[in-house]
Amino acid sequence: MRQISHQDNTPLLEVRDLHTQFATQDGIVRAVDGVSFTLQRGEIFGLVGESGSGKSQTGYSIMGLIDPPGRIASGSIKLNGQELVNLPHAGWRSIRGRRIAMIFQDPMMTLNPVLRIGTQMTEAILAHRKVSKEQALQEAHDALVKVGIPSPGQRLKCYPHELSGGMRQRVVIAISLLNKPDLFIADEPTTALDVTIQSQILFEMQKLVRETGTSLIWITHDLAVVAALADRIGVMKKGRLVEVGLTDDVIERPQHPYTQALMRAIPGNSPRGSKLLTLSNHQDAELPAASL
Ligand SMILES: Nc1ncnc2c1ncn2[C@@H]1O[C@H](COP(=O)(O)OP(=O)(O)OP(=O)(O)O)[C@@H](O)[C@H]1O
Repeated sequence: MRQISHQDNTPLLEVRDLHTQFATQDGIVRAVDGVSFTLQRGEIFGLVGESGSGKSQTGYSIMGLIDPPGRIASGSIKLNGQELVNLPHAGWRSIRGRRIAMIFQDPMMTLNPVLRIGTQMTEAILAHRKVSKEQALQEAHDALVKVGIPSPGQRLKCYPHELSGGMRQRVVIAISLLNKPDLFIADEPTTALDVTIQSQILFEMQKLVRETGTSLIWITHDLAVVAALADRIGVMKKGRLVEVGLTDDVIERPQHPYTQALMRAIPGNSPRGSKLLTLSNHQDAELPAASL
């Protein structure tokens, strides 16, 4: 397990007793029901649980993306000590995309189909920072290099539909890197990709987080994925965090019966061994462009 160096002891993110609810015809749905956890700078936190357990709504709550009929009923979300719950609309402009970036399962939720990649990337920079267009284009180019996209100059001229699914997701990750956020929230970003691409992106994301000191919340239903990636794991069930601990502890000594059941559901029942092997195989490998 990597040692995390802290600039100070204030957590980057502090979620306290968060309750996010939806008003439906059948009554109140408690999507997030009293969730508390903290995240240190540079830490990777894996949020795992079955479908409907409240993982995405936890991520959306942190991003300020809960809209009616949903609302944050109570609780606190602090980023660098700043309260985000009930933050006015204007306040979110400087946080979303700038200090917190979200990567969704479907890259087309982030990409605009009618704009070239280069235009979208430079616009993302210019929305937050006063730099020249040339400088923005150079930064966009560098970000594509960082996420392992071959021929970045050509890709900048492409429309999203001209790229493969794996490549599109890399572009989204590159966009999220542009403004050097403090926190990435990745919601099942590799689920739709084939296993090889998935493990390449996992490894590269881990590497980027280590290099930049950014924190990462990785949301997935797949315990094996977070076992390979995360420093700590939180397990959600029915809107609650039923177990939080260091990855090794959760994997080797799951305390909650639900976590034990998730472990038993993994084929071969050895998430760390299998996935880490897959990831480490990519560590020194040049990524073949054809596989992206
Ligand atoms: N707009 C909505 N109206 C009513 N209920 C909602 C709405 N959006 C989410 N929910 C409910 O909130 C709960 C948590 O959903 P959430 O999407 O966070 O689960 P999840 O763990 O991320 O699942 P998945 O892995 O399938 O995305 C679910 O019961 C869901 O039905």
